[in-house]
Amino acid sequence: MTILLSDPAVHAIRVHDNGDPLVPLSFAPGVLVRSGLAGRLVRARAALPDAVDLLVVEGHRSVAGQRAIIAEYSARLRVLHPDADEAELTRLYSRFVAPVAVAPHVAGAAVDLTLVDSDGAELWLGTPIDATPEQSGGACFFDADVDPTARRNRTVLAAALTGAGLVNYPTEWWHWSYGDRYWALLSGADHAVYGPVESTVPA
Ligand SMILES: C[C@@H](N)C(=O)N[C@H](C)C(=O)O
Repeated sequence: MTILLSDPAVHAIRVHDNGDPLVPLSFAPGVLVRSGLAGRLVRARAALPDAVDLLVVEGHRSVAGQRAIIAEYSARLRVLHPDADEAELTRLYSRFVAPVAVAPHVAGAAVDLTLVDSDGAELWLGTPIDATPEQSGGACFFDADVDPTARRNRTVLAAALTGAGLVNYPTEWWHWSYGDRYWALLSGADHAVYGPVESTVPA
């Protein structure tokens, strides 16, 4: 069963922030992540097959950025589910965007990424990055029934990233994290090592 980021079990995980700084990701201009995640992504990249690389499209996100995505997606969900109460809306939006308090991107602990070939062309993974459950008919879920090419590429992506210690958010094949509360819950770590952090680099 998929554990959503809105699940109380995620919020219950303690955070002992180890103070790793936000650093620029060497192979992704403009992307900041915690240094411990950056090192793991370098390892994951080295584990990929020849002529395949990672394309990281987002790392650290501000609280304001997280709130903006929640507001925009919640507005769309309210139209689709006019009878949903706030708890149900939070459950629904957390299939696509994390509640601020537990948001892995706000902790600098998550990346949204895909695979590219040696020319930099994106490989097919079944949906565009950031396709919502509604837009993709559920194909955004990592375990969705996608075509063989997308399945093969998802398997390649997962092997490299899990091998480097990251965990996937099962509703989004492109979202991977290390050190945040969701990572701690799935990996069995005693606590998260990354909590919310503000970037000192101007946006
Ligand atoms: C909005 C999407 N790109 C995303 O980042 N989702 C995850 C679950 C998040 O908000 O942490």
